[in-house]
Amino acid sequence: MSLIQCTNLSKSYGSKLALNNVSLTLKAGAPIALVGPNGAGKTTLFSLLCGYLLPSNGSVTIMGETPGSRKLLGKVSSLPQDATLDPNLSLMTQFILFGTLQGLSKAQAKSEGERVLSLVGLSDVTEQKPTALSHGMSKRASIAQALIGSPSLVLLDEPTAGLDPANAKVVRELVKSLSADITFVISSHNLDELEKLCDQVLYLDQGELGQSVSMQENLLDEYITISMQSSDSDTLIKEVEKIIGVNSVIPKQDNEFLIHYAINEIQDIEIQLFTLFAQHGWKYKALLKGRTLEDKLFS
Ligand SMILES: Nc1ncnc2c1ncn2[C@@H]1O[C@H](COP(=O)(O)OP(=O)(O)OP(=O)(O)O)[C@@H](O)[C@H]1O
Repeated sequence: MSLIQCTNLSKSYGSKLALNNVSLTLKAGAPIALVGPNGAGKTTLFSLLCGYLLPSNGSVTIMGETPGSRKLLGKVSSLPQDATLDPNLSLMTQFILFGTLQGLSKAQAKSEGERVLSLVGLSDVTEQKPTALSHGMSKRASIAQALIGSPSLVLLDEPTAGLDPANAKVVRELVKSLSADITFVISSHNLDELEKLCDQVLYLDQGELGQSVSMQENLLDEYITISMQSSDSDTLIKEVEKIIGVNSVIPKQDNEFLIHYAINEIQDIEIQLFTLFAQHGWKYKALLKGRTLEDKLFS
């Protein structure tokens, strides 16, 4: 059975069509990214998946059930974009409340609260109120709340927005470490981050589902993206184009170059590139098989 099934799903707010005839089938597994410009309909789609909103047209099911149904209690959870915890109650008091709302006893809810707060590295502050936490800690606490009850599907809307790099990394690693048991759907504007975390990327624009990109396809791609620390751009382009089988070298931003090559003609393009870099004394920062997500979506 599919995890998420949307069939001709539409949602209007008055005359504003926020989601237009979206059909998709998603299976449980690696994290899935949802990207799109501001106002594309990402939050609306999440709200429909959580059962906070009802479709104007079409249908949506999660594990065969209607979102919001009692059968999904504890199986689906979400971190809304602007999630906040009650400032007047300690984390543990709130987590016990959330656990009991899911049907746990008070003792079970307490131990569940301890488990999820420990997962996000907040075991030391369980008795603190949210007002005593930094922004990064608050975000982690909200993610912990979404993990109560070991859900199968967790929707994260901008989970690292506003976080410093260290806290963002903690969140990414947490998602990675839990993704064997939980399918995460992550909405974010940070394409680099999604590239590191997700296998599949859904692109929404003006309420319509555009392309779906699989990061796994990178391995079969006839592209290599190189990011250079130091090099002479013009010479690099000329020299790489001389490699037999290279079709084109396109300069991108920040000393990045997209190389398109005939995969049947070159077995060892990486070795040839490294040899070239060594000959010219050029230093590279990264070499990525395939295209970056930004390139796949926007070129
Ligand atoms: N409650 C509402 N009433 C009226 N219009 C709304 C409402 N919520 C969203 N919209 C409109 O629906 C469209 C989709 O909004 P939505 O918040 O789903 O987009 P989004 O992709 O999440 O945007 P962002 O990346 O900025 O968070 C936008 O044009 C928005 O203005």
